Amino acid sequence: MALTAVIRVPSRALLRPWARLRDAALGWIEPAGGGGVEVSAQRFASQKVLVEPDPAAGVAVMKFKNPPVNSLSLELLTELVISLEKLENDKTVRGVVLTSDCPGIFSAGLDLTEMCGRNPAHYAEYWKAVQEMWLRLYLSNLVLVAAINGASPAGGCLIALTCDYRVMADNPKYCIGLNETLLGIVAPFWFKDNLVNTIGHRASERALQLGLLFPPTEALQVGMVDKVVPKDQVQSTALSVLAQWMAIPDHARQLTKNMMRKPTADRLLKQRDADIQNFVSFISRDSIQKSLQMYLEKLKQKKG
Ligand SMILES: CCCCCCCC/C=C\C=C\CC(=O)SCCNC(=O)CCNC(=O)[C@H](O)C(C)(C)COP(=O)(O)OP(=O)(O)OC[C@H]1O[C@@H](n2cnc3c(N)ncnc32)[C@H](O)[C@@H]1OP(=O)(O)O
Repeated sequence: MALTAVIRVPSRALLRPWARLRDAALGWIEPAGGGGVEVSAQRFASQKVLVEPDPAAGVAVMKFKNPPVNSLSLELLTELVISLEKLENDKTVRGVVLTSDCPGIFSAGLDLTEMCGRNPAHYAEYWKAVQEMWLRLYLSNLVLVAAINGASPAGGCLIALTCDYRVMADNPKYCIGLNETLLGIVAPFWFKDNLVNTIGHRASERALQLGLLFPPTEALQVGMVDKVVPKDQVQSTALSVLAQWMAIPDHARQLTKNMMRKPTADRLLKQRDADIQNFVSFISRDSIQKSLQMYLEKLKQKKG
């Protein structure tokens, strides 16, 4: 990856403690005596989220890299939010393409191992990170375009739904949708709200109850994605779309985006703690744990 951009990072001594954790997560190293440090964008490539900035174009490509299936582990979610925050604060970047570095998979959704056999404190921490990811993406001031280059179930679909535009590869094996009911679980209300805002109420009702996973052409028909192109054109198409959206003055576009999305985000913001409590008590139920265990087993047996 050839990256040349230079980013100025203040001395760690001046940062709050969480920022030190962030630096560690991103692998930034401050030289001894440090009074601020210049880091190359290559350092910006953390372990599970790769960010490739193109300052001349004012865009960046963010790639999820959590093999084999880009499941949304706590670590990946944390890195995603940190990377996004960094891009939001970078005046040279106005738009981002979200895509995957794992062949054939955009994201397998929430990491089932984070929701199985753990304790309530872990579930609460995990759910807070999922909420944070959604809120940051959904309310981002940047233009976000999803380049869906593989399967995109559940939480993977949610990430795509937060974007302003979705381009999907035309491989019929790649499916996208909120399939939670197939796992014996329920899509949270804010997943549902995001879907309804994208494809409408009736289509969402059907898709959510049946846990539908749509192949690309059907996803296009129902409005879950905006464009289907051959796999090798997904990223270039996403970048072209980004350029079109970036032709609109930022302030007007951002205010409009906020006007459209804020009421939906506010529904969660007003009850974040209650939503965490609901999740913890729901996921801790024996019956739900059994369903998730069985689903994981089925995924593993599929291979053998
Ligand atoms: C009363 C109201 C209360 C409301 C409370 C709200 C509660 C909501 C709770 C949760 C919401 C969850 C949303 C989610 O995102 S759940 C995750 C849903 N994801 C899926 O269903 C996708 C499952 N995976 C697949 O379908 C496939 O893996 C696929 C992505 C299509 C890739 O297929 P393939 O390439 O063939 O890879 P494998 O299936 O062989 O998988 C490789 C290994 O990866 C493991 N794996 C797969 N998915 C996950 C995952 N999501 N989390 C963790 N691990 C995953 C799989 O087991 C294989 O592991 P191993 O190599 O050890 O066998």
